Amino acid sequence: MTKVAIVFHSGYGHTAKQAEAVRNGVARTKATPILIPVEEADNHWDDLKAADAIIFGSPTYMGSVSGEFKAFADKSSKVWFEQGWKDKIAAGFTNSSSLNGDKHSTLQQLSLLAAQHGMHWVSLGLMPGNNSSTGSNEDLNRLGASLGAMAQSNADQGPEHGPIPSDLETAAHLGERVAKVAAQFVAAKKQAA
Ligand SMILES: Cc1cc2nc3c(=O)[nH]c(=O)nc-3n(C[C@H](O)[C@H](O)[C@H](O)COP(=O)(O)O)c2cc1C
Repeated sequence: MTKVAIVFHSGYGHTAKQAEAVRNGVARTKATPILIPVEEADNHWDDLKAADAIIFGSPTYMGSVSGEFKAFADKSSKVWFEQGWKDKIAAGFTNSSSLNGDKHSTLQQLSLLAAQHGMHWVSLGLMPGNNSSTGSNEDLNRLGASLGAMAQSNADQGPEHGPIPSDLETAAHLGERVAKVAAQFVAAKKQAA
């Protein structure tokens, strides 16, 4: 059974909603998802070691991953010393209040974390939405990302209002895509062994 871990931080619940959508996307496949808030990561290092894929998620705070996510990334240096996540599949997602909000910087940081661990980064794999006269906010990938899944949540509203359904479906797409890639990778490794 392919295992996909989703390790994320969320200060106020919006990115947690995006993380749940990623999990729902993984669950559309035969893979087993496990959702890990960074605050609980210390209880889950074995789950992360056992995962075939790890999807990293953080809100964008000050044009960057949140401090809490960075603390988790720094703790993962123990795994890095042993290259314990080498050749796992990786991907990432972020949410912030501005449409742009410098979210790309966060996805770059997540992909660099994966690269430091020797992981294989999976892109979003969706054409940009909402970029033509017939486009709308209901389009998949309405924020036009390619490195990972982006979502936007209004600064003055709680997670019951955002991210909006198209951003959640974009997140689910990422989860499903990663689970499928991980399953292919696991099967190829078995065949080669
Ligand atoms: C400390 C802090 C810094 C923030 N910096 C940004 C930013 O750089 N860009 C942006 O678009 N939103 C920024 N925001 C807004 C959050 O990204 C937004 O409220 C997001 O939905 C929070 O997600 P969460 O509920 O999962 O914590 C910031 C919020 C906080 C608390």
